[in-house]
Amino acid sequence: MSELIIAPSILSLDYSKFESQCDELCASEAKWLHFDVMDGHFVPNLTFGPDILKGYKKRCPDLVMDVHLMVEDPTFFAPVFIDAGADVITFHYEVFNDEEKCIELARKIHALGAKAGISIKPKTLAERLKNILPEVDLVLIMSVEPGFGGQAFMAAMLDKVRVLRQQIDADQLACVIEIDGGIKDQTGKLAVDAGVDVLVAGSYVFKGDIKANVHTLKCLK
Ligand SMILES: O=C(CO)[C@@H](O)[C@H](O)COP(=O)(O)O
Ligand SMILES: [Co+2]
Repeated sequence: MSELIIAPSILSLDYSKFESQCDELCASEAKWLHFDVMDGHFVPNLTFGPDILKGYKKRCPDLVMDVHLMVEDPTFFAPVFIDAGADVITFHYEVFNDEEKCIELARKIHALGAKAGISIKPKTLAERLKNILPEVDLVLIMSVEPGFGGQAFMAAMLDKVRVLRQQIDADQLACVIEIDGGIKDQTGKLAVDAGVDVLVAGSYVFKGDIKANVHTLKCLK
């Protein structure tokens, strides 16, 4: 049984307490740091650029930098964030709506030395990813509409996790399943039972005792 990975989303970090919250994050059982990049076009919100990622890379050197690109032009931004220290670059299927173009970008990300992930929004069917899965290291199921932290978990997304788990196991693919949006203790348990490998959690982790909250999620498997 593989280890459950917890990826706290620093979208919900309290930036008036940056130092202490980073210290708590580094002292927790989190192995990944989830870095949400929003361009104000693909989603109606703006977040962090590559210089902020460089700062996190220095501040939290032991964490895997898991970059979630919610941008209209991931082909342009993927190399920018890889240069800044991204270990995993996940882009959205909906930007292209075309499997060949998704595969082309995944290969470009690999050629630049990073891992590649593909994400789908709640209205996109998991079946669209069938031929992309063998080309990526990670599939990210959005369990809220992308753009903001603190939204309610959409339980219907668990069916997508089950479909993908089945294909990944049957075809013995080296692709992990990550879920993002509304993850806390109860919803995290549902996701783990459905077959998720990586839990992203923003508001649940950062609104309270970071170390204890990460530990609670980590114990769900
Ligand atoms: O990508 C996104 C939002 O678009 C996420 O990574 C959020 O940051 C998750 O926040 P919570 O739902 O866990 O508060
Ligand atoms: Co995210």
